[in-house]
Amino acid sequence: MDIQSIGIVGAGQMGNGIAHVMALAGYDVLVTDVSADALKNAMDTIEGNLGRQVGRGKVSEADANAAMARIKTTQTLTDLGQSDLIIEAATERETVKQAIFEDLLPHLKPDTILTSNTSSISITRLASRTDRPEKFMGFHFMNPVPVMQLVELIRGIATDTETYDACKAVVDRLGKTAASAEDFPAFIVNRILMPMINEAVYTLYEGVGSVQSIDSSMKLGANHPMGPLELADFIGLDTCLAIMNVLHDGLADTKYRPCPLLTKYVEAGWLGRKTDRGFYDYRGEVPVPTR
Ligand SMILES: CC(=O)CC(=O)SCCNC(=O)CCNC(=O)[C@H](O)C(C)(C)COP(=O)(O)OP(=O)(O)OC[C@H]1O[C@@H](n2cnc3c(N)ncnc32)[C@H](O)[C@@H]1OP(=O)(O)O
Ligand SMILES: NC(=O)C1=CN([C@@H]2O[C@H](COP(=O)(O)OP(=O)(O)OC[C@H]3O[C@@H](n4cnc5c(N)ncnc54)[C@H](OP(=O)(O)O)[C@@H]3O)[C@@H](O)[C@H]2O)C=CC1
Repeated sequence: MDIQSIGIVGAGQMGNGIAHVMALAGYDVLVTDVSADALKNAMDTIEGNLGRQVGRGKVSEADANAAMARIKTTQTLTDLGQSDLIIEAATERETVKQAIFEDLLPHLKPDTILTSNTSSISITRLASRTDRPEKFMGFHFMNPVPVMQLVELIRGIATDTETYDACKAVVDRLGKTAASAEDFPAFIVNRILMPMINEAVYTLYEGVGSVQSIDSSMKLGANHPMGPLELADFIGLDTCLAIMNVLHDGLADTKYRPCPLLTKYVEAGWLGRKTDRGFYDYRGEVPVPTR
């Protein structure tokens, strides 16, 4: 199937990054969100990130302007019905995602491919509640989308080869690299990355190190570009906790139990960068550790 138009559900940090790279690659993009503010912030963020790429000579001004012109927004989910490919990038909660697909289904073209950018939730289960499990798969970008090279492609039990190939062709056109992952909780990247982040939170919880010493240790001692707590704030602590819960429930192994301190931060609404406070407080000039 030849994909020309992309519908993106959710205009948060992932939705805006996906819109950015899709538009730069020449696709027509329609982004929807329940929040008008999120749509406005997404367009501002994309403009800012494209501007930075122009400033650094990575993208020409003409290409950046053309990309901006290809992105439209709507608060009406069903406007996405005419898109060739839908990428759902709303909050990491299964009931939210199910409701989105349920509302979209009656408005879709018969051959529209449905995908989710979920970090962890079963693709097979999401697909089974739609009318097209063979045309449903996981399309998992990494954050920040304009920078990270990888896209995990996850086939559900029923996904057909034509759908996989069409999504792989999109990843190729983006100039990114696809990794194929089987549909088990949190797939590949988060199966490995999130227990490390959770262990960093346990290391903090048990007083083995402070926020600063844990992050410095992993940056300087293991050459990670960001410390695990800084990275958790960057991803969003709600998303990190949701992924740990999917691992814990889906694999039924106590080694995946979320750290109570991670739960406490989420309960406080300290979700990381997106709420200006998490393991660091971002409200001042420089981030200040909160423990
Ligand atoms: C949770 C999930 O389901 C899966 C996930 O995504 S897990 C998270 C995966 N992501 C990571 O692990 C990110 C780890 N961190 C990094 O790789 C780096 O810190 C980073 C790329 C984010 C920033 O790199 P840095 O060297 O510290 O900063 P900086 O020099 O400012 O940025 C490097 C480049 O990225 C760009 N960039 C940085 N942040 C960006 C953003 N949010 N959006 C767009 N571009 C961005 C910069 O413009 C710069 O571009 P050029 O190379 O073209 O000049
Ligand atoms: N953060 C990361 O590093 C990564 C996240 N992901 C996945 O991408 C998805 C999005 O994550 P992320 O962008 O970080 O999350 P954000 O919280 O930044 O954004 C989610 C957006 O979805 C909106 N939303 C919630 N419900 C609906 C709905 N019913 N219809 C339309 N929009 C809705 C939210 O609006 P409101 O705020 O008003 O509720 C918010 O704007 C998740 O599945 C996550 O697991 C994948 C890779 C990396």
